[in-house]
Amino acid sequence: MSTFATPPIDPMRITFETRVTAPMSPSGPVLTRRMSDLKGLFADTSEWERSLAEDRVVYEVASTPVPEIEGELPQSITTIHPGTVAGEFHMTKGHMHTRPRGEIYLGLSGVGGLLLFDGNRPEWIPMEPGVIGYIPPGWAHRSVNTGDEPYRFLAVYPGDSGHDYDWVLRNGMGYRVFSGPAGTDLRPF
Ligand SMILES: O=P(O)(O)OC[C@H]1O[C@](O)(CO)[C@@H](O)[C@@H]1O
Repeated sequence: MSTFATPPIDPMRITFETRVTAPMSPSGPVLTRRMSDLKGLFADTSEWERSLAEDRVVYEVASTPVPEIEGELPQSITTIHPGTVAGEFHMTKGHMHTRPRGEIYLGLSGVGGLLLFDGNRPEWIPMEPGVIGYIPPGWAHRSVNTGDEPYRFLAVYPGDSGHDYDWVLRNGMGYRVFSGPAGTDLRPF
């Protein structure tokens, strides 16, 4: 017989549309991040400030009702809308887990990339439907839409991972990801 520190979550069947922004079913919290939520992250601060007049949605994170607590494995689908700020692709804020926890991403639609940084070495994993990106413990991670349609991916992570956003503001992410003449252009941070 299992014992639980919190009320147990029942096994569940979760459905979602792979190509459109729609809630998962059953659905949990939905997070919407606009340009104004991405302060201090894009290289061209003036262009970022100009974008605030419109304050467009950059990405949305739709979660299932699995709580972010030890032992659970929450899931979410992130949709990053296409676009750039002075050539720098739309991206998530990026964070380091506050505990040494890994995470798995699965590309669902569109194209993008998973940028990882351990404080010394950046890594870039190109993502597309059918690609699994593995984030080992101790690597900050950010997702980037490098295409011209929404980029969507599933994330599965230990519920007690935690999100440290200040780490990224202090340390950067190793690379910045720009749209270049030959496609994706990774520039030193
Ligand atoms: O927390 P950020 O950096 O805004 O990005 C959201 C990402 O974090 C997660 O919530 C969990 O790592 C992902 O589902 C999502 O892509």
